[in-house]
Parts: sequence; C-alpha cells; structure tokens
Amino acid sequence: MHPLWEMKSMAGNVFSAYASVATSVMLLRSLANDIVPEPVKSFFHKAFSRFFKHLVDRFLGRKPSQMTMVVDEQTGIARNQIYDAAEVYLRTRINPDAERLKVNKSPKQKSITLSMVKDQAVEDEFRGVDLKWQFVLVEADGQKGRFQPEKRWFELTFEKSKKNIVVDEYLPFVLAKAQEIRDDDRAVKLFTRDCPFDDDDDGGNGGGGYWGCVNLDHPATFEKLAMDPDLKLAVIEDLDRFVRRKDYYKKVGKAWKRGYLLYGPPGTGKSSLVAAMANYLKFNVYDLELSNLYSNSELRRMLLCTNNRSIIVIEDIDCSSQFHDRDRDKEIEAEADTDDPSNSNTKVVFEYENSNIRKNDFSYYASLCLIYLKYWLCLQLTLSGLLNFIDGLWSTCGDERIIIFTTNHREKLDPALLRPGRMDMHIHMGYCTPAGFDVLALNYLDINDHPVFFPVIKDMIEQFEITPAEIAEHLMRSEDVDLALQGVVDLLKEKKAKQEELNMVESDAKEMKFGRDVVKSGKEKGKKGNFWESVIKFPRQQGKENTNM
Ligand SMILES: Nc1ncnc2c1ncn2[C@@H]1O[C@H](COP(=O)(O)OP(=O)(O)OP(=O)(O)O)[C@@H](O)[C@H]1O
Ligand SMILES: [Mg+2]
Repeated sequence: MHPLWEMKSMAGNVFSAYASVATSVMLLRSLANDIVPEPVKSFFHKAFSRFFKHLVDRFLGRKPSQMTMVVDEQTGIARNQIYDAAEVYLRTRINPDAERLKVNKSPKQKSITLSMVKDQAVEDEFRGVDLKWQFVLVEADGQKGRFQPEKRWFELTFEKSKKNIVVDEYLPFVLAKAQEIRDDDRAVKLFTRDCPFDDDDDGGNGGGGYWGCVNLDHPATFEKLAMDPDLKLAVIEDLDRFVRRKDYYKKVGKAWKRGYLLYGPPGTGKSSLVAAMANYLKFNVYDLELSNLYSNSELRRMLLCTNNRSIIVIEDIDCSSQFHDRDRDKEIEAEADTDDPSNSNTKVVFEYENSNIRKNDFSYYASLCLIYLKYWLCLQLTLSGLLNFIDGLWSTCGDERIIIFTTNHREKLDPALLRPGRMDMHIHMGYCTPAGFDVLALNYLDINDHPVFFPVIKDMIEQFEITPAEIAEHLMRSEDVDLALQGVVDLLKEKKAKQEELNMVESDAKEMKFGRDVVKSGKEKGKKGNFWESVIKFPRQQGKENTNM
C-alpha cells in the first residue's frame, strides 16, 4: 500500500479508537452522574483539585498558602482562655536548645516554669499538620503623650487548608492539655469555713463566699501510709476506677460521686488517709465542721458552694449529736407539723439530752436560751438533711465528688449512714501491724531492717494494740536509729506492763463479782455470814469444794 494511504488509515484507526473511548467516558460520566451521590462527587472533586494544585506547587517550588491566627491575651475585658492555655502548653514544646527563655515561679506554683521570650518561635506537629507558634510582645510606651500598655499575643501559623483540623481538633487539644498540666502543677487546697484567707487562684468560685482556703501542704501519700497493703491497693484502685468512670455513672443513672467511711481508733491514720487521697487525685478538700452549722439550708448552701473534683470531709461524725438517731429526726419533723405549742419544748429537751450541758452549770441557762432561740428561728440541722445532699436529689449538683466521714466509733452511727450504697466503701484503719511498722521505719528512719530490733518489735506489735501515731512519735525522737528503735521497744514494754496490770485488775474484779454473786445467792437462801469473809474466802472455799468433789 502507498505509505500515504497507510498513514491515513492509521490516523483513521486512532481517531475512531479515541472516539469510542470518548463516547465510553461520556457514557460512564453520565452514568456516574446519575448513580454517585453529590457529596461523594464533590469530595472527590476537591481532593483531586487539591492534589493537582499540590503537584503544581511542588513542581514550581511554591509553598502551600499559609494562614496565621492571632491569639490575643484579652478578649474584651476577659482573659482569652486560648492564650492562657497556649502559654501553659507551649512550655512543654519549647526547644531544649533555645538560647533565651523566661523563668517564673509564683508563690502558688509548686515548681519553676519556663516560658517564651519576645519573638521566640516554637514548632509543633498535630495529626500530620505542621504548626508554628510565635510569641509577640509590644512593650509599654508612654512617650507619645498617651500611655500604651504592654501588649502580648501569640501568632499561630499553619497550612491554610488545615484550618478545620486546627480549629476543631488542635485548639481543643491545647486547652485540654493545658488544664492537665495546670492540675499537675496546682497545689491542693484546703477549704474551711472559718479560714480568713482566700488563696483560690483557679478562677472558679471555690469558696462562693462561704469558704476560705489555704494550700494543703500535707505530705501524706499512699506510700507513706502504714496500713494493710491489700486494703491500700484496694483504695487506690477504687479511686482510679471512680475517676475514669464518668460515662459509666451516666449510663447507670447515678450521680458521679463516691462515699468513704474511715473508722478506727484515734491515731491510726484516718486524717492522713484523707490527705493522701487528696494528694493522689489532686482534689481540693472541703473540711465541713458541722458544729458550726445550725440548719439544713445552711448546710445545703455550704455544699452547693463547693467545686467539682473535690473531697468533702466530715471528721468525727459520731461526735455530731444531731446525727445519732434518724428516727428521732422523724419524730421531730412530725411534731413540727402539728400545731401543738409544746413542740418546741420537745425539741429543746431532745437537744438538751444530746448535749453536754449539765444542770447547775454556770452556762446552763444561757445554753438553754440559745437552744430555744434556735428553734424559735426554725433552725435545724438533721441527719436527713445531710443524707438528702449525699444521695437525694441534691446529690446530682456537681460532678466528681468524694464524700468522706471519719469516726472512732462506727457502732455509734445511725444505720441510715451505713446502709449499702450510701458510704460505698468502709475502710478500717486499725492498730499497727508488722507490715505497717516496715512502712513507718522506712519513712522515718530510712531503714528496711535491723537484725536486733526488728524481730523484737514486730513480735510485740502483734501482741499489743499500738497505733501508728504512737510508733511514729517515738521514731522521730532521735536521729540515731538504735536509740529511736530502743524507744519503740521501751514503749512496747510499757504497754506490756500496763496490759498485765489491767489483766490483774480485771481478774480481781471478776473474782469480786463472783464473790458478791455468791453472797447474794447465799443471802437469798437465808444464810447469814460475814460479808468480807464471803467475798474473799468463799471463792477459794468454793474452789476447794470443787477440787474435793
Ligand atoms: N497509718 C499511718 N501511717 C503513717 N502515719 C500515721 C498513720 N497513722 C497515724 N500516723 C501518724 O500519726 C499522726 C496522726 O494521725 P491521724 O491524724 O491521721 O490519725 P487519725 O486516725 O485521724 O486520728 P483521730 O481519730 O484522732 O483524728 C499523723 O500525722 C501521722 O504522722
Ligand atoms: Mg483525724
């Protein structure tokens, strides 16, 4: 064939192939147009054009277009929370090779913090997005006739196309992270009613006008507490579970709070455990002194003014006369509902019975007048009022609360306080055990063992009731390990001597009682005899009779 004809037929073939491909593409396109939904189409369209633009930028050596967000220190008259959060968060992102840094520590901070200096830049990365923070500072200027205060802001620069990720994900991440860092650095606070100070720097209404606070610088931690190791672990696990179970509490329809009852003899570490819990969770502590409160509404007001993530402590709950008997509460409330004018007298008599006022005391009349006045003003603080706040409707006001009661006498408490579900965990703080002594010795003397004293002390500790507070006090008496341990041994020997004395007195008392019973029964049978002879001699005679038998 002529080469010209050959070329012509090839071109015709190519053209017809192109035409058929083009027709198929158009057909597919119209088909796709009908089948694929609009959002999917627009997504692919955007992705393709972005990819294409990226390729072109790469090819031409152009940088993707950037965006800068300005984070001012103030929004109007209020502080800009993003600025504050960025300031805290960026401390953790400062380049360790930086040549200039600011160093700060306020009285309320626990540790020294580093921060950026003027015009310093910090780079960060979040989900594949590169970010650059720059700290800008314009110093105060009073030269142009008008005073210009110092101005500070951050500039956050990133790829423009990543704006949504930055606004929706990165900035909330910075806010949350900053809060975490602040919580770690924050000193735990102790709120009480009578405290004249208000050191609350959290910006919240930690006191609401009712509470004053100071830093809780209690050094107690779980490691330093001498208590049963299994119980200690159980308490820590319980706290961890409580803190991470926000959604669970919501799901089961329970207020996100937990109650602990700490009971045991004085000096066994109940208050220390409260401090250890607060330090472990970084929760503030509200020390609720019930003797200062006169009515349920006052109690409610006080409790409503407490912050979330806090521990409310009522120490020595058994000493609050109002909280002994809820049935009596009900009686009082029922009596109050009637119009009987003697009601107030009944209430006063009840309170009088429960108080320590003694007749003929100098303060007798004054105290009685006060009690009358209280009831005349309808002021009542009852156990029902407290329970209402613990797990009634009021309990849902506030999240992540822990309520702790401490007592030396659990048996004296109203069963309503002890029923399951009210105080979720009852923790017994008992006398010192050998394992507890190990903790105290390590804590106070930095020793794990002593070949002479440890076996003696541990053996005696098992036999006698001795509180960790007593041992701790003796361990602190000398810096010399041997002297300190000898002190503990002496203390235990003293206990032993006292115990033996007590046992003797008890056995004598038993003998006396026995003798008296015998005399009584003898008298009843009509036998006459010398009283002392009966008391002292009769048991022995009785013993002889018994042996003769
Ligand atoms: N279990 C313990 N572990 C370590 N130290 C303890 C323990 N118990 C008591 N202590 C020491 O004794 C001191 C007093 O203890 P704490 O006030 O905690 O006892 P408590 O049980 O609250 O007494 P109370 O019933 O009288 O209020 C603490 O400061 C601490 O040094
Ligand atoms: Mg205590």
